Amino acid sequence: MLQLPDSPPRMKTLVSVDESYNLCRHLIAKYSTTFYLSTLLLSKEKRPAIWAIYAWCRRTDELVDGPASAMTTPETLDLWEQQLEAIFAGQPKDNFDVALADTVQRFPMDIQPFRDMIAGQRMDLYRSRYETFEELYLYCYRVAGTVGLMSTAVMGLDTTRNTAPWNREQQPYVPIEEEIALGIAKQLTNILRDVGEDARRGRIYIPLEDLARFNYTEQDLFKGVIDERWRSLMRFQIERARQFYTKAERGISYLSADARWPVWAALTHYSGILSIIERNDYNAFTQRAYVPQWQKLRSLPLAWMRSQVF
Ligand SMILES: CC(C)=CCC/C(C)=C/CC/C(C)=C/CC/C(C)=C/[C@@H]1[C@@H](COP(=O)(O)OP(=O)(O)O)[C@]1(C)CC/C=C(\C)CC/C=C(\C)CCC=C(C)C
Ligand SMILES: Nc1ncnc2c1ncn2[C@@H]1O[C@H](COP(=O)(O)OP(=O)(O)OP(=O)(O)O)[C@@H](O)[C@H]1O
Ligand SMILES: [Mn+2]
Repeated sequence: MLQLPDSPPRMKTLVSVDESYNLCRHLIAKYSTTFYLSTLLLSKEKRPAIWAIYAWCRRTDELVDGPASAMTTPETLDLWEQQLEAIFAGQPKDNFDVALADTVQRFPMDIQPFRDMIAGQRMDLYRSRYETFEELYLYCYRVAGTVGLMSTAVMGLDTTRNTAPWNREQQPYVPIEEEIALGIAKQLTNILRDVGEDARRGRIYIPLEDLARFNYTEQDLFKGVIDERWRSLMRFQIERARQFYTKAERGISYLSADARWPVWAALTHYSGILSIIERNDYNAFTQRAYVPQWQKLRSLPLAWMRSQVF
């Protein structure tokens, strides 16, 4: 089980920075083959920093989703936020935080996306329905769009691509919307993939306005009814997720050259999940859509080509 915050905080000896990065590496390798594979394509300097960010995000999510989540209260998240402030102040409180404290020194970044992610996890404590896409979008921004902002601080931008040679005074284009779009796309994909699992926990992330639009009820969803109403609803959701992937694609060429391949690889893997859902005839209730490892590996050269061309 993941190491979560101690209470009350006490003085203790922490592991070295290298050991801490190693803990983060093991965590990402265990929890997400997709992300881990993508990070292996990054340069040696940037890779461990992404592991540190991943570890913090995963542990934040685990507070509300993990095995000990029944014990999580709003106060737990308040403490977690204080622990976050300490990381940014260079005073990590636990063995995983040591790496992130080092990362935020090496790659200066804004604390706000981290705070926003905690706010997103707070929503999971008290909400299990979203009326409109606008409401869902806010949740997706907080738990996933923020990851784009955090990661780009590490991956860096291509300043030569960003400014015209005849106008060096011009501010470089920062693809903030595209960074966020990739997180949104990935989160919308997660929601569609996990629809059955979430329903079993009494949760519905698909906006209720969309259910109504296709005449599909909450009861249908809890029963796992697959019919033309459900298929149309899913086609609509998949199309929306794809629009966010398309938006994200347009931003990748603004990233520093060595970060484009990993991001293309990650994007290709996640968007592949949508095609698997289609291939499963939209049965997201009893079949888990996943991209097999061989298919992920096979798509790497294509991702590389895209990173050179676009
Ligand atoms: C210009 C441009 C396109 C730049 C690229 C920006 C970029 C790298 C964006 C990455 C966006 C991204 C992949 C976001 C991840 C979103 C995610 C997985 C959110 C999950 C939330 C909760 O969902 P849920 O509870 O439904 O999920 P589980 O069933 O529990 O899995 C999260 C779990 C929140 C925590 C997020 C993470 C653990 C992922 C963190 C990932 C990284 C730091 C790696 C990003 C790096 C690369 C190389 C893609
Ligand atoms: N070969 C397989 N056979 C059965 N189930 C699998 C297989 N590969 C993956 N899975 C299931 O699909 C889930 C997602 O695995 P996958 O490697 O596609 O994505 P991930 O990157 O680990 O997860 P995420 O997309 O949530 O970050 C795994 O947790 C596992 O339960
Ligand atoms: Mn989760």
